[in-house]
Amino acid sequence: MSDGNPAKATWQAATELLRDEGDLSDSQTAFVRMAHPLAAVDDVFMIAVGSEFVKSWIEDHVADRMTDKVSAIIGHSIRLMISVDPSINDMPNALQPESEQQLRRVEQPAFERYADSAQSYAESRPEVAPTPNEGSYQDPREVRYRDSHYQSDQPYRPQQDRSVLTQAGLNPEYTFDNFVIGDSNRFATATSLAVAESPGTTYNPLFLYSDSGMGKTHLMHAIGNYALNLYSRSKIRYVSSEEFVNLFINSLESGKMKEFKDQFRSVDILLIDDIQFIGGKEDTMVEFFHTFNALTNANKQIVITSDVAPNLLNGFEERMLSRFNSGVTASIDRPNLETRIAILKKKANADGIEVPREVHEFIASNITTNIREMEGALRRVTALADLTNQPVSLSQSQAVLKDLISNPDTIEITASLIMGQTSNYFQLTIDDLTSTDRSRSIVVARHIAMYLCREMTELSLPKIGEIFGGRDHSTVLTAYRKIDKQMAQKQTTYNQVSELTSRIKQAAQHPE
Ligand SMILES: Nc1ncnc2c1ncn2[C@@H]1O[C@H](COP(=O)(O)OP(=O)(O)OP(=O)(O)O)[C@@H](O)[C@H]1O
Repeated sequence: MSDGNPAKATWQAATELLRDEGDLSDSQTAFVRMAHPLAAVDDVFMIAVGSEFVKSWIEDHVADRMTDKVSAIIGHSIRLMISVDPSINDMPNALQPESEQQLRRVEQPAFERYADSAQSYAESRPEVAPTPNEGSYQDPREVRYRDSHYQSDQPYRPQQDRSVLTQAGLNPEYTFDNFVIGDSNRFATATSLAVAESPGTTYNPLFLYSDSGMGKTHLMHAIGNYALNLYSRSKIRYVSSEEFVNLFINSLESGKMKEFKDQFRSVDILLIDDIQFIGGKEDTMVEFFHTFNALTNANKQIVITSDVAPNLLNGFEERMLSRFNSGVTASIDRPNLETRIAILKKKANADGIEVPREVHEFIASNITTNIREMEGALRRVTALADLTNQPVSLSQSQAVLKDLISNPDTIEITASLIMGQTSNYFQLTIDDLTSTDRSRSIVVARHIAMYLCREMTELSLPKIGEIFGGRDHSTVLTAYRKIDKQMAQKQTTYNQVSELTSRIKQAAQHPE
């Protein structure tokens, strides 16, 4: 099966050959299949995986054999380049128990990197209001007053050490300094900064929402990092909603509810990401409601993110939605071309890599819907230049991003094109896709078509829902996340989506 990416076919063929020859065990094959072959350029064969763990595993166990086999298939020797793209979820459930311990071992250095960069961040950033190190978090107005009277020869020392960061769950790489401000996020950034400077006083709760990959999580961590520098003893906690749910369930099961309540009700700033995941989980929601009330009653700051505005959240009680609306709500829109280019420039500068403007423009004008994807493309381009020891160039970037970026001027991908191709591929009708039929094969096809509409068009979630028989946006989002996850876990889903992507692009380029 060809999907327009010859590297993928080569990688698959090499895997199957080695497996048939008995040179790859089942578990080795599973790891090899987690790789996403990206491109073959000259003698470099690029693959991407989702974590350092999988990268190290492949390098240590199978890279040599795969390199030889791929070289044999291509007809000249290649060098295997493995890049890590965190947006790839590459850990199949089946492998998790076996690798958990190893995973923990390899995660430690990653954290050390965080701590290191926290240190350099702390050393390099301009001094913010100096904070005497006695006492814990106090009313910011008091701190400001005290700061303005603070006389000391002691230099300001941010308190970001490893244990503080671990406890807070903060990623020091996400700061206000490296967040590019444009029209799309100006209000969200301003309110975030205000919250970081004076938590618990003005905008409480702060509710940030946007489509995926627009910078909500970045802003949340920036708030935490900034506040931690400003109020060195304050207790800050970043948590994803999934983690909150899991911790809640574990505490229930292990009879440790008091510890659970204490850890969240004793913080000065609670940053809770992707709140939509809590929707419909009754017990967790009630617990969150009480946590929310306890914190706001004590003038502690809460920052919430979501993929939709509060009034569009599903599965939440009215009393919760009105609490979410009681502070400030800020949306982040899709950044315009100028902002996208500025973001790419900032990322490249931070990595100390020279990237010509036309490459920034090429990426930013072709990847418009998700900044995470844009960053992934930049990473690919710079990794190749790094490996080949050549400067980044437009022609090499075009070659290496061929599977991501087709010629946009000639392509118009619409929902009906996607639905037509998908129903054809699964031997169904478009009516099947929009129907309420829950039979397995139809549900799979419907989910994949919704996933592709989100990936390949600029349609909003509600609009996609409307096109698929009047479904609501959360149904579309659930389908999208399901397929996204399955692609990393099931070869069949990966193949189906890749094949369809290629067919849709081809059909768009050569309309009948
Ligand atoms: N304005 C910006 N300036 C610099 N980097 C940005 C900006 N906006 C987004 N990014 C980067 O884009 C990537 C994705 O952002 P982030 O994870 O914060 O998105 P998100 O809105 O939380 O997505 P999701 O809803 O999928 O969780 C991050 O690496 C982030 O640093």
